[in-house]
Amino acid sequence: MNGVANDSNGQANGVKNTLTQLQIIDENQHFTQELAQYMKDEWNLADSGFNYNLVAVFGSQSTGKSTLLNRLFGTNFDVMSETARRQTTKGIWMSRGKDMNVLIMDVEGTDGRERGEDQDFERKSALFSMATSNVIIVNLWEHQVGLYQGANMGLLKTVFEVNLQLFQAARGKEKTLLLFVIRDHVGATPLANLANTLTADLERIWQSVSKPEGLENCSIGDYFDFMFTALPHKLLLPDKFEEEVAKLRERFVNTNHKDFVFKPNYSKRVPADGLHVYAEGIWDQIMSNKDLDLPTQQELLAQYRCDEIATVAFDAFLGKIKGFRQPIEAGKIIEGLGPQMEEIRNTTIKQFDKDASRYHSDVYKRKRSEILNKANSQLHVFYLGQLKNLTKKAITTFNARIQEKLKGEGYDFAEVVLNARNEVEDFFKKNAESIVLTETDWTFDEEITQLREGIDEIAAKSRVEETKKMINGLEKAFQAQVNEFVTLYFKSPGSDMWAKIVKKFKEVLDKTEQQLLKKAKSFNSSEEENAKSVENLRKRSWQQLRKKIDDELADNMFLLKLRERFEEKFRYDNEGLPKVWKPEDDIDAHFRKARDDALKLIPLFATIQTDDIELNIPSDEELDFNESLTILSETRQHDLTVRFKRESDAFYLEAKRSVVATTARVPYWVLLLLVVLGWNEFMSIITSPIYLVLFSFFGVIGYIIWLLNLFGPVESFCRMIGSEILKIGSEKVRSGLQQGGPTGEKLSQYLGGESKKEQ
Ligand SMILES: Nc1nc2c(ncn2[C@@H]2O[C@H](COP(=O)(O)OP(=O)(O)OP(=O)(O)O)[C@@H](O)[C@H]2O)c(=O)[nH]1
Repeated sequence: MNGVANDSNGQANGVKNTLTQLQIIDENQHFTQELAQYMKDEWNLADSGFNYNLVAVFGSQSTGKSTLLNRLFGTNFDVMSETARRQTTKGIWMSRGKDMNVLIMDVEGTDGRERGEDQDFERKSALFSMATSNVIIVNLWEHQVGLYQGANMGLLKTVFEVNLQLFQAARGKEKTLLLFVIRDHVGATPLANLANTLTADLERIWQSVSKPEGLENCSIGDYFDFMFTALPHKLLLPDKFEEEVAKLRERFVNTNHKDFVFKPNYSKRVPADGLHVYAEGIWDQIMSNKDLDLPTQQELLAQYRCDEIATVAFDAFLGKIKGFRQPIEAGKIIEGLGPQMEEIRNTTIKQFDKDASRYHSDVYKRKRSEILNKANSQLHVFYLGQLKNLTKKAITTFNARIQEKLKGEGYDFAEVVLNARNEVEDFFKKNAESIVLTETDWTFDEEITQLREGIDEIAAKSRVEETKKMINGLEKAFQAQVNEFVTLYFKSPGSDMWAKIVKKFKEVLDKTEQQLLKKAKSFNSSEEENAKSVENLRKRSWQQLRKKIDDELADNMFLLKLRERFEEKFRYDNEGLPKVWKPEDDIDAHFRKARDDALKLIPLFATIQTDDIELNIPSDEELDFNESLTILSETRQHDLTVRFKRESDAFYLEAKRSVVATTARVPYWVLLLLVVLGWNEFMSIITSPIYLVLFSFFGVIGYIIWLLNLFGPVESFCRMIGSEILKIGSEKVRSGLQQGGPTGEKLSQYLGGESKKEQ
């Protein structure tokens, strides 16, 4: 029972991998755990899918079953030594046939001699063999044929019953071939006769088998095909025996043989890589005495194996997609992500299909869609990540395009936006489409909406900026014009001054408004936005006008205006020449008139007169239009009046003084009197040479001093001389007093007692 024995004819061990056998069910009815490993490593059949067959052998003990199998298939099953005559095969053994994809099961022989009358194992092994094998060899001696009561017939009855239990639903679809091998055929009775006898016996047994409900009339042919063959006595006619065995072998290997045994409908449809699971499952069911239902078993097998296959495939899948996570999370756009994902996923599905597609088709399909969904949902994360990154990139590109284009000149804003939008939407769609995998319902509608929202937001923002830029430009131009005409009209203030200003203002404003609306069109601004812009423009324009007026009418400027107006009237005559006041002029009247004229400017400038021209300047918190019409408040008017009056008073005084200056000359009679009274002195000077010389001398010196404007130095020189003289004088007097004398004494008395005390 060591599994590596040679057969009795000394056949050497063949190629190890193909000839090692395994006890799949031992004498204690335990199922082996090594079948998968044997399938893979010992027999090299694990990858053969459906491309293998299973043959089991039934028959009484010691009828040369193992011998036959070893000869037919090149196996190494244990063979009883020719002298012991004891049961050799215990449980069920399995081996691969030499040079063929056939698994052979050597089943413990019937008779129950060694197991007493316990036929339990017989039934179990029959069930197991029927559920797994395509072909069952029924091995029997020629002399057993026709012995209806013999052990074989009991076994066959069991086989039939078991078969009905297993395959009642699969009637006609899956059949099993019963190949009767009649051993020690002497030849006296031809094979055909033996076959007939056996067939008759089989029919009889079939009749005696109790059939399940609804199948009372089913025929044996619905479930079985039969073949009969005979072999000569192995010991008596060894050559003949070998020859016939070789012929029989042909039926197992030669697909073109007319009696080729492995017809497709004998297959139990269990892929080789699932045989271990299936066989063990069947055995478990048999052992636990549960109803053995093959379709359910096949389904269970399919579930188990498909899960196993899916796990392997999915693990490989996870390994391959690992690399996508990092770049996507870092915000990168992976080039060719779609094809890469498709390729990885399809390889995974293909790998799954390769092994799993052989299993129960419903289960396989279900599991396939499971693994597909699982793979898709893993990839969907990257899909969404890539979409997010694409959206981000598209928005950034859009922004960059707009900024770039708006830097230049002469662009149409709406066109710039449209072109940039089309460009990035195309980019997004193209890339998004390329990552939508087949067999998914992935969409990117939501992302496109998000992208559009992002684009709109940027477009709106730059539109606001552009509008602002444009309005600023218009306002600048507007301000320049306002400055010009306000200055101009203020230069000649008159009763129509405000009318002119307001009219001009309205004209420029209307023009600017039109320009604004024209430009706004290219921004695709809404009516509402346009109305708002126009309103703002009006308000800002009015504020600009007001500012210019305020600048022009600041206190000092305004006083200057008043003075100008006053001087115009008071200091210049009608021809614009400076006026020289004569004593006979009525300065007071002139002054009053000029001043009143100037003061009239104050009420004129105080309030803007719109002359009922509709300006439509909106009032709001920032600006009260009606209030803004007042330029000078009452207080300011009063203040200005006072200040101006004070200033104008100076002009009045100046005028008065200028009249006094012209009238303050020496009268002629005074000159005449001077000549008459000074005649004698004059005559004495010119008649006396000393006087004349002295007069001329001092006259010339005086003239030179006057000419050189040296009065100042001369004066200070004289003062100095004077004070020196005084000093010397007082020194003299002091010394005179010290020397005594009448005068000195008196003076000394007069000067006080100080000097006396000193003495
Ligand atoms: N008469 C005769 N004896 C044979 C033939 N083939 C084998 N034997 C002998 O029959 C005996 C039993 O052979 P096995 O091949 O072990 O028989 P088995 O049916 O496998 O036996 P168990 O496994 O114990 O049921 C051996 O001694 C063989 O030599 C044959 O064709 N004719």
